[in-house]
Amino acid sequence: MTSIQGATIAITGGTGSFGSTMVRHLLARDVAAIHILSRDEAKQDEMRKRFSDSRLRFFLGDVRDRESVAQAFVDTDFVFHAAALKQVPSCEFFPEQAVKTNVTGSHNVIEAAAAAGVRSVVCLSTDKAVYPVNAMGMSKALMEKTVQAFARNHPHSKTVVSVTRYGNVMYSRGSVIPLFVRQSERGEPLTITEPSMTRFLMSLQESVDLVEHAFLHAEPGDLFVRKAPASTVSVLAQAVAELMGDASPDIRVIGTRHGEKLHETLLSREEMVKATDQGDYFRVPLDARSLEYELYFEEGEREVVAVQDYTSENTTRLDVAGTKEILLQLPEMQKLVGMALA
Ligand SMILES: O=c1ccn([C@@H]2O[C@H](COP(=O)(O)OP(=O)(O)O[C@H]3O[C@H](CO)[C@@H](O)[C@H](O)[C@H]3O)[C@@H](O)[C@H]2O)c(=O)[nH]1
Repeated sequence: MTSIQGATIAITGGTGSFGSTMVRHLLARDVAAIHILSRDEAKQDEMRKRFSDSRLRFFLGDVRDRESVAQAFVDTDFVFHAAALKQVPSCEFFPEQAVKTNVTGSHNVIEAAAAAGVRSVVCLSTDKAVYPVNAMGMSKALMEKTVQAFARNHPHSKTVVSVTRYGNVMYSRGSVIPLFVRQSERGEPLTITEPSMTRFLMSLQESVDLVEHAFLHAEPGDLFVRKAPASTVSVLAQAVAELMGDASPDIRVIGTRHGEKLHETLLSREEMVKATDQGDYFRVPLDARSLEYELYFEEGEREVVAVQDYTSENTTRLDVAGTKEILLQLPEMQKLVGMALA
């Protein structure tokens, strides 16, 4: 087990919502220093003022630029790699940009961390990387492969690199929950893509807990997933509307967007076969088989047929009451509901 106390941690993409939540969490745990690597000086300045803590150090740079990554990793014990292009539509239009940031950038992060003697690197991935249908998911799938290849090719490295995968973070910037809230506040119809579409629901704090769990327990090339409930978008819309004081909202069905799946998968059944259950988490160890292909065909993997993918369709499904309950755990929702009651 690894300890975070007294450690120096670098966070790539550290000014985002994951970064801010992680920074708050780490500062409360007596870390020695936090290095924030990001591209946007204005966001860094805003964050510097907001936290006003001398343990925070800011590094301007880009994961595409290996030298800037190396600078941020000097004297660093751990790295949380959150920098990414993560919007599905923009990656659809500019897939080569997704490759540069999510694939080459991740490779730079891993190589720079290994060169700097970092002890552990956790790379953040997404459910959209499983059976990917869009460029964002495909580039994240390649990031995962980059992690696994590093672990396989460098069995004696001091640097443990692992992956966490999670689904939709509730209330994240640009996502559907704040959209439903805004529509409800303006008295507009709630726009639903496809009523039966399901998504995993996870809070930002839970994503931080998952990353911490990974870095405390990871062996090289491990993949960690947090178990999460899911709801359909129509249940989600109804739950948000009810919390906003509207029991029968107007709904407009707008149809599925480009690159969207009906259901998301957190673990494929091949991964489920190898997964160990760690309570709130699944851990999938690296497939350390060498490239002796005949072994695959002779041994086979018979259990695979009996096991199912872990999806937003077959996980714990929340109804409206259950969805309201988890929404009410979000500080943003608590504030809104408090205002609605006042
Ligand atoms: O007006 C809208 C917009 C979206 N949706 C639906 O709401 C769900 C969630 O949509 P959204 O919040 O936009 O999230 P996703 O498109 O699922 O992708 C998010 O979740 C991913 C993790 O799975 C992140 O990697 C992405 O950055 C993030 O945009 C989906 O089923 C959408 O079809 C609607 O019903 N109405």
